[in-house]
Amino acid sequence: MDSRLRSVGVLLAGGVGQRVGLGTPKQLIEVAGRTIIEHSLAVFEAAPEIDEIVVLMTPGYADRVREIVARGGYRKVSKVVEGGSSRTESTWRALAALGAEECNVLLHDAVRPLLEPRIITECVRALETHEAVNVAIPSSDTVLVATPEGAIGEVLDRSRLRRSQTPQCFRLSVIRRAYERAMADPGFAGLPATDDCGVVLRYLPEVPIHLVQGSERNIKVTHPADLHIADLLFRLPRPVPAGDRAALAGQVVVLLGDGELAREAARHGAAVRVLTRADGVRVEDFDSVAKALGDVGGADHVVLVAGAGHAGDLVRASGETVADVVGAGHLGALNLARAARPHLRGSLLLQVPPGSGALHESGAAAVAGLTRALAREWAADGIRVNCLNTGASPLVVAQTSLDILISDLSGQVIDARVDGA
Ligand SMILES: Nc1ccn([C@@H]2O[C@H](COP(=O)(O)OP(=O)(O)OP(=O)(O)O)[C@@H](O)[C@H]2O)c(=O)n1
Ligand SMILES: C[C@](O)(CO)[C@H](O)COP(=O)(O)O
Repeated sequence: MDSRLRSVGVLLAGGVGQRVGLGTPKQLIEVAGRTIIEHSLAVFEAAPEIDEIVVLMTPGYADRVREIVARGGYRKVSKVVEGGSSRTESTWRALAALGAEECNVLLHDAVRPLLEPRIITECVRALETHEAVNVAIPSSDTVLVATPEGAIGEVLDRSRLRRSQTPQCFRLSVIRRAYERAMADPGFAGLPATDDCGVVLRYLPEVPIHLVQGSERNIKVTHPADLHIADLLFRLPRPVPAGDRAALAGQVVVLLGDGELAREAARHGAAVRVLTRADGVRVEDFDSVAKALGDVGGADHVVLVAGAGHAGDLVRASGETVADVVGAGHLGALNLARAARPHLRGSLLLQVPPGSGALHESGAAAVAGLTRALAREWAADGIRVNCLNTGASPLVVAQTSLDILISDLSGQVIDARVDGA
């Protein structure tokens, strides 16, 4: 029998987003192609340590969340409950919705959409030996206490200061006991806690709260500028994990273009099919690509292999050069994506050739945008899409490509030169 305690992720999304000021709860604003709450939902849904998710949503918006849950197939969500008039009131309602059985509760601000899976793993592990766990990072600013007159009263010892994040995690019986005491305290409403650890610290001071290392990425979208910062953080390339390339053994890998990647994939046991101009396959011609992929049948991975690339002045480039560069790059990527989709089981990788100048840059930006949009559109079917800016040695590009194919990355624009992967 599994003696492990059940772990419930509680997404606190009951706020109105007054400081963002858009007249709609900020958790419903789209950032990097998804609502903020859906990013948070997806992290908890994908975390193997999480058994169940409960969402506390702003009154009047619960059905919007139910739609997001149904459309995205978030199977771990058991309840969408209306939140209260303050964060602590929403937590209190979540605790009421959780039933009698002991479990781990991970209370997370839904507006921290960049939570890393590593933090959930470490929190649940810490709950094996601690009844209360918080996530925090050191402060890089000096923090001071102001006087009521607006002068500096005290400069705090920065080496001891931490910035509190979420999830804040507890044994259900512990956080419930703390909240029962808080709700019975007539003074609580006049001096509310700004987080759940504050409630435990005040009402159960004997319970030590263990700290897990948070992350600078795990920002709380609070002010309008945070929407832009979150969007940029989502776009930062994630490192390509070095996986076990033996996982490619027996997988069908279709390459639009020959080279080192074909040899490396075959060396790791993939069933490689190379389609080239010599076979009459021209990426700028949709019909030729669709026919060739149809003849192959199903594919685990399809890769647009980058050609030589272009560097130079747009104005001086001939019409033929422009057509070649756009045809092999942007149009080729569009054609390949359209043609590959019905046959694809695993992932699409779009390599971008090295180069510089307006012609090259505009094509590379178009393929990057295509990658992000396709990754979102195809995610529901479990198909991943990534882009690799080449420019490193052919062997490094080939090996990085294989690592991307076997990873769980999607929507990533990876720069082989910067990542050194
Ligand atoms: N009554 C509330 C208030 C806040 N929250 C949630 O607690 C998290 C952190 O709160 P905050 O950033 O303050 O969100 P808002 O209250 O929406 O923001 P504001 O104070 O600007 O209105 C958010 O995910 C928010 O939805 C909640 O569940 N219930
Ligand atoms: C819980 C919290 O995110 C920890 O930093 C923070 O206290 C929430 O504050 P807010 O004013 O409700 O955003």
